[in-house]
Amino acid sequence: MNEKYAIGIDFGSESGRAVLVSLKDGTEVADHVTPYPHGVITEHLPSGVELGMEWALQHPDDYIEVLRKSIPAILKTSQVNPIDIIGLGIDFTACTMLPIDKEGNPLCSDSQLADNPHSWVKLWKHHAAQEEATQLNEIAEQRGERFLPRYGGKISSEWMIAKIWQILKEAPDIYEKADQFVEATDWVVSKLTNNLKRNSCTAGYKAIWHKQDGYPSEAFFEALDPRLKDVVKTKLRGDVVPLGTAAGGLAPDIARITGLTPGIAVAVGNVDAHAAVPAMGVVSPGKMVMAMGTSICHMLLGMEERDVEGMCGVVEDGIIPGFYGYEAGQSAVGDIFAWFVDKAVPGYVYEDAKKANMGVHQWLEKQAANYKPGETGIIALDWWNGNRSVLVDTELSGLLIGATLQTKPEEIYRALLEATAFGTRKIVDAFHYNGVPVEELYACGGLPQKNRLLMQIYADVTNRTIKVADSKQTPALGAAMFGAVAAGGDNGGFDSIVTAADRMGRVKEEFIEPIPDNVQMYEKLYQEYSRLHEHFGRGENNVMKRLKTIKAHAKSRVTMKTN
Ligand SMILES: Nc1ncnc2c1ncn2[C@@H]1O[C@H](COP(=O)(O)OP(=O)(O)O)[C@@H](O)[C@H]1O
Ligand SMILES: O=C(CO)[C@@H](O)[C@@H](O)COP(=O)(O)O
Repeated sequence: MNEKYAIGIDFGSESGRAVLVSLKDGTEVADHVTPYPHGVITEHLPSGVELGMEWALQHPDDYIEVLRKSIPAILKTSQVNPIDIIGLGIDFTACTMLPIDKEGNPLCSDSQLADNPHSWVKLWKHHAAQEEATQLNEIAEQRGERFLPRYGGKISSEWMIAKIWQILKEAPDIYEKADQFVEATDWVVSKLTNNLKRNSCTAGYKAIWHKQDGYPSEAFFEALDPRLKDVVKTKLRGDVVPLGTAAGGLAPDIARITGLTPGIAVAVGNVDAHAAVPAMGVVSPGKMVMAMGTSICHMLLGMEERDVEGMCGVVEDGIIPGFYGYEAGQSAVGDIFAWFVDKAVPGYVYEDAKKANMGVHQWLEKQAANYKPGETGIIALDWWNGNRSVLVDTELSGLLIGATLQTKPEEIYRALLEATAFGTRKIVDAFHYNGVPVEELYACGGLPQKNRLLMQIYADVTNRTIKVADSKQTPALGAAMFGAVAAGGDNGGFDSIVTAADRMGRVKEEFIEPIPDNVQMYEKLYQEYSRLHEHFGRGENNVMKRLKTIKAHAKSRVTMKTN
C-alpha cells in the first residue's frame, strides 16, 4: 500500500492553517496559512453598521476561502497524489457560532438580514452577552442546576446559550428566522460533507450538553425566558456524536474547488485546543496541555469527574475517549503583549528594534531578559480581556502596579509576561489541589516558538517542567489525526485516537526546566499577585466594573450629542 496522508485544518482567530501529514509518523509534509480577508470584525460590519462594545464577529465566507486557498496550496507544495489522502479533520476556535437557515446558509448571507449584526458569526471572544451569562448563572444557581459545578460554577458569556439568548433579546426576528444555531466547526464540516453533525466536544464544553443528561431541561430554559423553552428541540436539534466519528464523505463541489478526492472521510468538528492534546502525544492524566497564542487554553485528562473552581468545563470523552477532559483558560495572553507593542510602546523602541534588525517583540524580550525576577518592581493583573479562569468574569480589566518615572517599556513587557504566567499558576493550582493532579506542562501554539523568556517564566512560576510541541501547527496535526480516525484502520487510517497519538504525536527533545532561584522569588511575587487577584477579582473592589459602566454612560452621552 502507498504511504497514506491526512489533512488537518486549524481555524484560528485571525487565519486558517492547513497541514498535510504522513500517517506513517506524523511528519508535516506541507502547510499553508490563509489570513481571513475580513479578520475579526469589532467596530463595524463591512456595510458600515456600527457594533456595540465587546462585540467580535467573523465573516463565514472567510472559512470557505481557507479551504479554497490552503488545500490546493498544500497539494501543490507536497506533490502528494490526492488518492493517497484518506481523511480530513478540522478544529476551530469555540464557541464561535452562527445562525443558519433551512438550507444551512448563514443568515448574514441574506441581503435582507446582513445589516443586522446578530445575523453574523459571533467569534469566541464576543463578550457582549455578559448580561445574559450573569442572569443565566443566577437562575441556574437558584434552581440548583446539576450542570453548574461541571463548569466550575459559572457559564461563560463566550458560550452558546448566552450568545443565543443575546440574539433572542436584542434581535428576536433573527432568532425567529434562524432554523438552527451551530458552532462554526460543525457548520464548516456541514459544507464539507453536506451533513450537519454536532460534535460532542463543542456541545459538551460550550452548550452545556452532557453525555448522560443531555442539555439542560425545558424548565430551565423556560425559567431563563419562556421563548427559549423549546430551544433544544428546535434550534439546537440534531444528534451529538463523539470525536473521531466520520461526519460523511467529502462533497463533490468541495472536492472540485480543492483538488481532493470526493468521498474521503471527514471527521466531525473539533476545538483547537482539544485537538492539540493527542497531537502532543498526551493520552493520560497529569499532563496539562497549554495551547498558547492570542489566548491560552489549558487541557487536562482525569480519571473522575471533580469540581474545580472556575474551570471552563469537564466533559466525559471530551478530549480523549475513556477520560474526563478538563478545560480552563485565559482569555488574553499574546493579545496583551500585542496590545502593548501596538498601542503603548514609544517610537524609540521601534527604531532601536529596526536598527538591531529585530521585531519589536524580540527586542523587548531581549531587554526584558536582562532583569531578574522581582527586579522591575512592577506587577500586573492579566485581565486585559477579562478573566476566564478561575474568576470567570469578562467585566474585569487590566492592572499595572508599581510603575515609577524610571520604569522602562521592557520592564512593563516583562511584567505582562509574568502576569500571564501567574494567571496560569492560578489554574494549575486550582486543578492540582482539587484532585486533578498536574505533574508537568506541555506547550503548543505560536508563543512557545516565539518567546523563550516567556516559557522560562512559565516554568519558574509554576515550578514545573515544560515540554514543547515539535510541530508547527499542533491543533491542525491533531485535526488530521482525527481525520485519519474517521477514515478508519481498514482504509489506512487508525481505529482510535490513542493509536494515532502513539504513532504521530510528539514533543521536542529539549525540555524547559524551572530554575530554583527564580522559583523562590516568583513564589513571593505570586503571593502579591494573589492578593491583587482576590481584591479586584472577588468583589472587594469593583472599580473595574464601575469604570466600564462609567465608560458606557459617557459613550452613550457622546453618541446622543453627535446625533
Ligand atoms: N515574540 C513574541 N512574543 C510574545 N508574543 C508574541 C510574539 N510574537 C507574536 N506574539 C503574539 O502571539 C499571538 C499569536 O499567536 P498564535 O499562536 O500565532 O495565534 P493564534 O492564537 O491566533 O492561534 C499574538 O497575540 C501576538 O501578539
Ligand atoms: O476557547 C477556546 C477553546 O475552548 C479557543 O478556541 C479560544 O480561546 C481561541 O483560541 P486561540 O487564541 O485562537 O488559540
